[in-house]
Parts: sequence; structure tokens; C-alpha cells
Amino acid sequence: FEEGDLSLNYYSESCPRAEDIVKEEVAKLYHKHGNTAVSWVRNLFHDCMVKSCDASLLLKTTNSIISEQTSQRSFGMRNFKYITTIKDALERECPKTVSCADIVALSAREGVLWLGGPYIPMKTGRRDSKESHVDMVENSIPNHNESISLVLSRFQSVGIDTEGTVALLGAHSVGRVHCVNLVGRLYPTIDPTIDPACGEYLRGRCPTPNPDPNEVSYSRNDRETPMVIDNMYYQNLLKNRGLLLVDQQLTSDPTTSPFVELMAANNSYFHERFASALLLLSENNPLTIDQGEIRKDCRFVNAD
Ligand code: HEM
Ligand SMILES: [Ca+2]
Ligand SMILES: [Ca+2]
Repeated sequence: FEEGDLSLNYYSESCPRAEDIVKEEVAKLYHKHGNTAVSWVRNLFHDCMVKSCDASLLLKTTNSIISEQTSQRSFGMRNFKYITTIKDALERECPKTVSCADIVALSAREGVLWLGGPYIPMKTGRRDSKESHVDMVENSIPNHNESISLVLSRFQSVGIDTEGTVALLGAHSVGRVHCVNLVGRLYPTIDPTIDPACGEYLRGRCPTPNPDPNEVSYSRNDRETPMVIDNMYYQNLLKNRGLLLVDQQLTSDPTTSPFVELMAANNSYFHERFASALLLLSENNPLTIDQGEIRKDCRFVNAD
């Protein structure tokens, strides 16, 4: 343990109930709005991948800040308002003690569990950024139609190897994709690498080639088990039913396809690899000790 490292149960002295409170709030939210659990998983990716697990993602646009949420890459992200619900519960118990960055991590850990995924022993002790890194988002989060080599190099730059990257994309075993991200593979003709029946289904979900960006039409990522983080994702890829190009390329590229086959065949193996890759991601370049601050409101830097 070195100064500046994250640790297990960092708040054991300063706020002993911190992790239980996150757990309780995530559970309540899951029972009211199941898709909050899905959002907590995506939040971890979009926060930690962009420079640091520092809750930069949660900052709203103000006079001096442009929110990362305004980036095209954040399209479809939802449920940010319920982070406030979790933070308020923590502030009632221990004011200005538990960081928003740790809420991102702990809520993802709890969300994964509600979605039938593995328990991930996430550490805590992250602090919150005082700035948005909006200018870094597009170079950190790949686009939906990026090449496999670019995707692998982005993850490699945060210490996640090829197998870890294949495992993390398994998060697309839950949630949804909006038509704006699908029509490129459906019009003017259906991408011949998509299973034809799946292509027809997706055209039914997305009947026009130019959906209004405010349009809410979407398809679920995984029609069989839409709310479970399981290896159905890889089984679907083997049947050419991957929705995004980044998904489908995992089976067509020889560097990643052996891992797709392993994970498709063995759900526990997938869960193990998913857990260790998400843990690595959750520890990317955190702010600690006297860096950053503990935000009072996750949407804004502190006023003082
Ligand atoms: C190459 C990497 C990735 C790309 C290009 C990518 C892209 C996307 C896109 C385009 C969507 C659909 C957005 C929409 O239309 O609403 C999406 C959804 C989602 N992504 Fe990823 N993603 C990647 C990796 C990841 C990782 C590593 C995770 C988490 C570990 C993740 C978690 C999710 C989740 C949970 C959803 C569903 C969100 C919802 O239903 O609200 N993604 N992703
Ligand atoms: Ca960040
Ligand atoms: Ca699933």
C-alpha cells in the first residue's frame, strides 16, 4: 500500500456506512427503474476511459464548463439525475466525504450484480476532478464503427489487453442502441455480414435511413437476455447478430475471435475476465490524497 493508492473500504473510518448506502440506493433505484443498473455500468466506461476515474463525466455545462455529456460519444446516456439521489443519501450521512468518482465505481459494482454479473472487489479513495475533459472524449472513447485495431489500442492505453477488451464489450449484453447508430449497417442495403433475419428485424425497429437524432427508436442489444450481463452477447456474435460494427468485428478479426469463442462457450470464464477488466478500468489514473476535491454536488465543482 503506497500513499496515493486506492484501497478496499477506504471510508471504513470516515464514513463506515458509505458502501452500504450506495448499495441500498442502487437497489431502490433498480427496483423503480431497472435500466439505472445498465447506466451505472456504461458510466464507469465513459468516466474512467476519459483521462481518469474522476467523475469528470458527471459535470454539467456551466459558464466555465462544457459537459462531456454533450459529446456525440455520450449519445443515449441516461439516468444521470439518479446519481444525485445516491449522492444526497451519502451527504446526509457524511457531508463532503464520499467522492462522486467513488459513486461511479461503487454504483457500477452494484449495477453489475443486479444484472446477474460477477461481484467485483472495487477499491475506493478516488477524488473528483475540478474540470471537464470534453476535448479528450472523442480520442478516448471509440466510435461505434471504429476499426478493431483502433479499439484495441485505446484499451491498451489504459492497460487493458486484447482479452480484457473482448470481455468488456460483453457489457453490450444489456441495454440498447438507438437507430442513429444502426442505420449505417441497414441502408441503403443491409450489411451482408449481418444475419439476414436479424437485419430484417433491425430494419423493422429502424424503418427510416435518416432517423431524427431526437428520435427515440432503438433496438435492445440482446433480445434473449436484455437485462443480464451474460455470454449471450458472444453467442449472438457467432451467429452474426452483433449490432454495432465494433461488436461484430470481434468475431471476424483473428486476434479477437478466439476469445469470443471461449467466452461464448463458458459464462463463468466470461464473468471472470469481465470482472478483472472492469476492475482495471475502475483504477485508471485516479486523483488521490490532495488532488482534485470531494464534490458536494456531483454535477458541479465546489463553489469555494
Ligand atoms: C469500443 C468500445 C465501445 C463502443 C464503441 C461503444 C459504443 C456504444 C454505443 C454506440 C452504444 C449505444 C448508445 C445508444 O445508441 O443509445 C452503447 C451502449 C452501451 N454501452 Fe458501449 N461501447 C463500447 C464499450 C463499452 C464498454 C467497455 C462498456 C462497459 C463496460 C459499455 C457499456 C455500454 C452499455 C451498458 C450500453 C447500454 C446503455 C443503455 O442502454 O443505456 N460499452 N455503447
Ligand atoms: Ca474521467
Ligand atoms: Ca444478456
